[in-house]
Amino acid sequence: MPTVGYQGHPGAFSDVAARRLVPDAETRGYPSFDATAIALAKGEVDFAVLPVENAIAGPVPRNYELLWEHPDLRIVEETTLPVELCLVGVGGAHEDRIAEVRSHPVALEQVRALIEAHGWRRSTSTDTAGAVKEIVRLNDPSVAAIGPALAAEIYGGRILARNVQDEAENYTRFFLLSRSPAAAPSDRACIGIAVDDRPGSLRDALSAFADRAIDLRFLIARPDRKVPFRYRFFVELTGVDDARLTAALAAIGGDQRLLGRY
Ligand SMILES: O=C(O)C(=O)C[C@]1(C(=O)O)C=C[C@@H](O)C=C1
Repeated sequence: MPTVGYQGHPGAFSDVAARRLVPDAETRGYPSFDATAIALAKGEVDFAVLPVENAIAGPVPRNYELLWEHPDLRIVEETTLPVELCLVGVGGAHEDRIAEVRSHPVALEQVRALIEAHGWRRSTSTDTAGAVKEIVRLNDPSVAAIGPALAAEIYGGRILARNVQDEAENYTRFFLLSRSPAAAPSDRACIGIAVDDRPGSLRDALSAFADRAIDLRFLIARPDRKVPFRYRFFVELTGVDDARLTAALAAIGGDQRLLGRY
């Protein structure tokens, strides 16, 4: 049975994404994104699942950096899950008597309006399901969690309100990572590139893709950490084939890495 690492506890969105990406897998929770990537790099699991983008909160940049830091890992597939967040409490809890809400920071970011409206104190947990597990164990009606209905079911929390995120339509996109490239990838690719510090260098890099009819889906800049205020760009592309991608990367030059074809 294949094993898939994810960040969090059973019932977290990443666990659900792992089961969808690798049906019949045994999923294993880790305490952080970094620990999940390390477990895959060390061969403790066959695959790992990491969230990379939420429709409300935006990119999860650490997970692009982890791909750069672990050159032996490759993106092999992706999936997008609908994310319905619930306010979960314990017996005796009521929305108007809550003082503190716990969740993964990316999930708290998706429920900004409700939290601000009540002035609740925020505290962070490893993941949404872990937050539900913690508040059930604490059994304090003034402490609630933001998490999936599935986690409330697994750990015995009471759902006080459903669909509490700022926008009703909400999704998170996840990558499936492996230690070897996808055998038969579709037309997507993710690249890390550090362009020269000169006028037009990023435009020229993007033109190298556009000139070959490769479509840009996503772009983020992250500090390279070694030189202050120098950035590395992570780009996701669609409409890719190996020949045009190789030609585009040769035209761009510089420090670059293919993070996956999927
Ligand atoms: O905590 C979870 O349930 C996770 O899977 C992590 C995560 C994330 O980091 O983006 C995934 C989906 C939701 O957007 C909230 C949190």
